[in-house]
Amino acid sequence: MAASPLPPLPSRFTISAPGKTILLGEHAVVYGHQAVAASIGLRTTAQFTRPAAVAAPDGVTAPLVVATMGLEWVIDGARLLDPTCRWEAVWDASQCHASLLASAAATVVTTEQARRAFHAFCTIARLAAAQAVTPPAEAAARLPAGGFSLEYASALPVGAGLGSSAAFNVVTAAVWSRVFGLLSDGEPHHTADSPGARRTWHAADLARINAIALEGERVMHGTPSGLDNTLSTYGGICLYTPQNMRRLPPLTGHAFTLVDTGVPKDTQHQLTLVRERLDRWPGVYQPLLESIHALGLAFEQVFVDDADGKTDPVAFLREAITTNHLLLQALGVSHPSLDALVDLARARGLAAKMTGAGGGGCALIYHAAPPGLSPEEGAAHVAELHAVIRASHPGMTIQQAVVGDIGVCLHDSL
Ligand SMILES: Nc1ncnc2c1ncn2[C@@H]1O[C@H](COP(=O)(O)OP(=O)(O)OP(=O)(O)O)[C@@H](O)[C@H]1O
Ligand SMILES: C[C@@](O)(CCO)CC(=O)[O-]
Repeated sequence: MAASPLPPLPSRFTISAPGKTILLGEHAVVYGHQAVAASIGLRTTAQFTRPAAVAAPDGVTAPLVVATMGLEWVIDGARLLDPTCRWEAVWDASQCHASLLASAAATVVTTEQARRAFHAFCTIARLAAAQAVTPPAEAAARLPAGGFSLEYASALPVGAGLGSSAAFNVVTAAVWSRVFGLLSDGEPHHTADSPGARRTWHAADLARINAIALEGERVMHGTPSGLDNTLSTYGGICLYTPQNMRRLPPLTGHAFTLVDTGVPKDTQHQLTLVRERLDRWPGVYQPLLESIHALGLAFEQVFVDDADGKTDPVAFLREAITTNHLLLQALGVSHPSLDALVDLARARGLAAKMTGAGGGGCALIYHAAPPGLSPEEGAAHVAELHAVIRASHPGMTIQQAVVGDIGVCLHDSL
C-alpha cells in the first residue's frame, strides 16, 4: 500500500532557535551536577522552501538542497531516509564535500566539522521519519515531490561555546518534525517589538524537538549533558541537571558581555580531556566538579529559595562566576586567552568566566560594577573595560549578551 501523503506544508517557512551561555556549571553538568544557563539573543535560522532549488536528477524524486556554514549539500532524499543506507554512504553520494570544501566559501569549516554536521542532520531526519512513518522504509515516499531546499543562517559563532551545534540540531529537529507532520501549529508569541510574528510550540511538541535534537548532539559530542539543546528548545533561564530542568524568572538588573577570543575549540575534545583527568585522578578532579555543583546549588538558594534573604545576589553572582572560572581552570579546560580576559575583568572589580566547553571560544563578563558606583558610573566602567579589551586584544569580538531569548519558534511572516 502506498504511504499516505504528508499533511499540507506551506511552500516556505522559517524556524529559528537560540544559542546559550552558561553562567555556572559547564562540564560538571555532564556528570549530573547542577548548572545555571540562559538562552541568548543570537539565533540560527533555517528557511524551508519547496520545491528544491535543483532539478531532480534521474532516479531521484526528492532532491534536498541544504546550505549551511558556506557548504551546500545536494542529497537524494530517499537515500537520506533509508535506514539501511549508512550515513557515510549518503555523505559520499551527496554532491557536497569534494567540491565545496575546497572552495573559498567553505574555509570556515574543516571536513570533520562538515561531516559531523551532516551525520547529525541525517540522524535527525531519520529519527523524525521513524516517529512519523511505519515502516520507516516508506518515509521517503512521503517527502514533498520535487524535494525542498533548506537554507541556514546563523548569528552564532561556530565552536565558540555559545551552543551553535545545539541551535543547529534544534532547528533541524523542528524542521524535520514539521516536514513529517509531527508538530502542532503552535501559538502566536507576542512581544512588544514583534507582536504575533513568531509562533512557539506546546510542551509535548517541544519535548519531541528536544529529544530528537539531543541525538544530534550525541552524534557531534559523544556524551553531552543535554543542557545546550534544552536551552535552545525552551529558551529562557534555567537550573539544569540531566534529570531535571527548572525554569527561572528573567534575571532583571543583571547584565553580561560576551567576548569571543576567536580561538577555535572542539567540545568533543574538551569532554574527553575531563573524562581522562577524572579516570586518572578521581580524588583530585571529582571534588572540583562537586564544588561547581555547590555553586549551582548556592545560586538556587540565593536567587530562587532566598533562604536567608540576607545574601546580596550581585555580590554572590560576582563571587560565584569568578570561583567557577578558577575551578574550570584547575580542571584544565580553560585557555590562556580566556584567563587573560578574566584577569582583565577582575582587575577592574568585575567578574568573568569561560562559558561553554572552553579551550577557546567565549568568555562571559558579568557587569556587576564594584559596589558604590551609580548606574552611569557602572556603564562607564564597563565601557572602559571594553575599550581595554579592544586595545589589548584587537582580534576579539565583544557584544552585549541579551539573555533569556525565546526558544525554538516558527516565524509567521518570513
Ligand atoms: N549552522 C551550522 N550548520 C551546521 N553545523 C553546525 C552549525 N553550527 C554548528 N555546527 C556544528 O557544530 C560544531 C560546533 O559544535 P561545538 O560544540 O564544538 O561548538 P558550540 O556548540 O558552538 O560550542 P559549545 O558546545 O561549547 O557551546 C561545528 O563543528 C559543526 O559541526
Ligand atoms: C561542556 C558542556 O558542559 C557545555 C557545552 O556547552 C558540555 C555539555 O553540557 O554537554
